[in-house]
Amino acid sequence: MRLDYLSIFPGYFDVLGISLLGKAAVNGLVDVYAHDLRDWTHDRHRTVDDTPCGGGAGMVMKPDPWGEAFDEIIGTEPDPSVHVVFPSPSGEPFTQSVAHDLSSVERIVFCCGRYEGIDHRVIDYARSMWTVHEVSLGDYVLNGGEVAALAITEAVVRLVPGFMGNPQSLAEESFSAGQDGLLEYPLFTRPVSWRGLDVPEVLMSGHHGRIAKWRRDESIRLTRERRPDLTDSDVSARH
Ligand SMILES: OB(O)c1ccc2cc[nH]c2c1
Repeated sequence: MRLDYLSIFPGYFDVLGISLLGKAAVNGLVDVYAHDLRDWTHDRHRTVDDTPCGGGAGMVMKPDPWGEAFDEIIGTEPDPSVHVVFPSPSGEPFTQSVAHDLSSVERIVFCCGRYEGIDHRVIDYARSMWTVHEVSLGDYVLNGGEVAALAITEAVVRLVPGFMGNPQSLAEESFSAGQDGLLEYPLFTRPVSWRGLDVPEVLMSGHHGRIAKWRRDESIRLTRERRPDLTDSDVSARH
């Protein structure tokens, strides 16, 4: 998997050389390339923004640098196998399902906006050429797309076959298919008693059936309490 990042702050992506993502890069599972969008400007100030057409506060990212960067980094021919991700507060929700879908693609290009955002024609052009995902991490606004791109990267790369030492752990996580999309049950380890707080007895019983039921019940309870939006009537009935 090749990952490209287009940003006016490419240094954000130095962190991808650390920990598991660094290991994946070393193992050849992922190749990471960060690009400074200003390298595709031609004026002395390396300008990437301008005032919004129609007025309004702030500045908008000009389309020209993006188009020239696309030409050089991706190419000038349409290729739906290239996935271009625009993190955006107005994007579709980024979910574990989207992460799973992206974990099987060969190439992802992250376009990290700043200021008030990117001229919309850049997104429209990208849609005419590649497979585009405008995605939001949640109902809050960051100062740019870089942190979102890092979060999406981690969510996606950890699902790439061969990345995780023990792929079984993925099956039991929140939102995983193995959990029916429910939240993960509470986790415990030794010591059995800690500051007057004990591990639930059932988990020390060695009775696998009872343990499995306790974990399922806890997942259902937590999901109903914290994320009723994840439990539809059918799921509730089944649970
Ligand atoms: O919250 B976000 O994911 C996000 C993404 C891109 C831009 C560009 C300017 N502000 C942004 C915020």
